[in-house]
Amino acid sequence: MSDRAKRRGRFITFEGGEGVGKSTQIRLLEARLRDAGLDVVVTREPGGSQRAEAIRAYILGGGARELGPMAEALLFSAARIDHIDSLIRPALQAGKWVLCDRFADSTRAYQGANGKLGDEVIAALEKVTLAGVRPDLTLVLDMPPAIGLRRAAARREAGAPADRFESEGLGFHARLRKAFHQIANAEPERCVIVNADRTAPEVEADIFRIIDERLGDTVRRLPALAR
Ligand SMILES: Nc1ncnc2c1ncn2[C@@H]1O[C@H](COP(=O)(O)OP(=O)(O)OP(=O)(O)O)[C@@H](O)[C@H]1O
Ligand SMILES: Cc1cn([C@H]2C[C@H](O)[C@@H](COP(=O)(O)O)O2)c(=O)[nH]c1=O
Repeated sequence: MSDRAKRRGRFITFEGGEGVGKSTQIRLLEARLRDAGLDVVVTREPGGSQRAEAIRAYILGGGARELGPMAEALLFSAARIDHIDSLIRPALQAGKWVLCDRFADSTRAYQGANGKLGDEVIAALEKVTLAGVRPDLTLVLDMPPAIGLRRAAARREAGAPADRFESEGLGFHARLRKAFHQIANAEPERCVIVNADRTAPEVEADIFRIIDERLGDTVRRLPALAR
């Protein structure tokens, strides 16, 4: 039996550039799904397990920058393996809904497209890292990068430096946006691009509509999500 067939939960990932509102929208969706009686796990990448959080601190602190995109991709993948094994797969097999702030598409966009690793390297990495665990739905939150970067900067504590990727130039973030568009357009059955340059309640409403459309059979049984 395939990994997908064995598990009963749903795996939803949120992707996009810096400051586009992924964490905000995950919190809103989590509340709605919990109100509907679902068992929800919220997690993030890099991170989500103790070992993966340690790798996160190292990468986002800039420790791996000089090693280059290949080594960074391997570190993100190592973190992902532990995250999947210790948290994501067990949660899905227990019937939980897993909402994850970034996943493998971020490696495709940040290290693959921007770091020029190439499709074959990324596909090989995904094969060994994901071991069949793939999102049921990926919401790509989209907005002009200058707006997201402004929001991310405003969110930082006064005086705190930008992290490893936030501190890259606007050209880097424009290429990221293009890469996320290409990912979503190549897999329309999994990915939906959401215009995130709107108020949080407007984005939230759009996301509920998409969940209803895409995971309809499950959602229609949930009164709090019915409209
Ligand atoms: N629709 C919105 N309009 C205006 N501000 C927003 C909106 N959504 C979120 N924000 C604010 O923008 C900032 C970034 O939002 P959030 O942390 O949710 O983004 P993110 O995509 O998770 O960011 P990152 O990837 O950089 O961690 C926060 O201060 C948040 O309160
Ligand atoms: C999973 C993943 C993440 N990144 C980058 C993207 C962001 O700049 C940071 C994570 O920070 P956030 O505030 O939690 O969004 O890491 C990456 O380059 N590759 C990846 O696979």
